[in-house]
Amino acid sequence: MNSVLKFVTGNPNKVIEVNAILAGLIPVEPVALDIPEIQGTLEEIARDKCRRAAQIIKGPVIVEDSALEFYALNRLPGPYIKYFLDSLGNDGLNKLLYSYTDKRADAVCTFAFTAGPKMEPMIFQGRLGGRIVPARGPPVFGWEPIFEHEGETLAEMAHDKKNNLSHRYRALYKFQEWLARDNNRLLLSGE
Ligand SMILES: O=c1nc[nH]c2c1ncn2[C@H]1C[C@H](O)[C@@H](COP(=O)(O)OP(=O)(O)OP(=O)(O)O)O1
Ligand SMILES: [Mg+2]
Repeated sequence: MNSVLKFVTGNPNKVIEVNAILAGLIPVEPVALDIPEIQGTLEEIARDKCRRAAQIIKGPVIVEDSALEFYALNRLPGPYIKYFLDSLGNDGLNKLLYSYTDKRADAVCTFAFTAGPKMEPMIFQGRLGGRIVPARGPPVFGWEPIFEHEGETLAEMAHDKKNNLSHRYRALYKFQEWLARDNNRLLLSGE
C-alpha cells in the first residue's frame, strides 16, 4: 500500500512545519505548485484548492490555506493576508491597526484532504489567538514576527514550541484524529 500523502503547496516553510508536526506518522511528499485561490470563506477556499490539486495529482492529496484575522477589522485580511503582507509588509500590517486599541488576531490554518478528484474534500481547521505587535524575531516565515502569542512572537518562539501549539498543529491534530477513526486511514491510498 502506497500511503505517501501528497501535500500541494508553493510554500516551503509550510512543508517544513507539516513534516515536523506529523513527524513521520503520516509520510508526506511535497508537490511544489501554487494553486489558484478563489474568494470566499476559509473552508470554501481550501475545498476549491483541494479539488484543483486532486485533478492534477489524480489521487489522495492535502492542501492548506492560512489566514490572519484582525478582530478590529471584522476578521480581515483573513485569507487575503498573503497579498496584504506582500504589498504592505509586517510594518504596514501594524499600521493598519494604528487607530485601534484592539490588536487581537487569530491565525487560522484550514487543511483540506481528498482521497481523489471525485471525492468531496474534508476540512480540518486550527486556530491560534494572539496580538499584532511591532516585528520581533527573525523574519523567516511570513507574518511570524508580528504575531504574538503569550508574550512571544512566533518568530521568537522555538520551532518545537510553535509546532506544538500553532494553528497548523491544531488543524493537523484534528486530521490525525480523523485518520485514526474507522478505516479512514485507508483513504490515504486512494478511492
Ligand atoms: O505559520 C505561519 N506563520 C507566519 N506566516 C504564515 C504562516 N502560515 C502561512 N503564513 C503566510 C504565508 C502567506 O503569506 C500567507 C498565507 O497564504 P497561503 O495562500 O495560505 O500560503 P502560500 O500561498 O504561501 O502557499 P500555498 O501554495 O500553500 O497557498 O500567510
Ligand atoms: Mg496560496
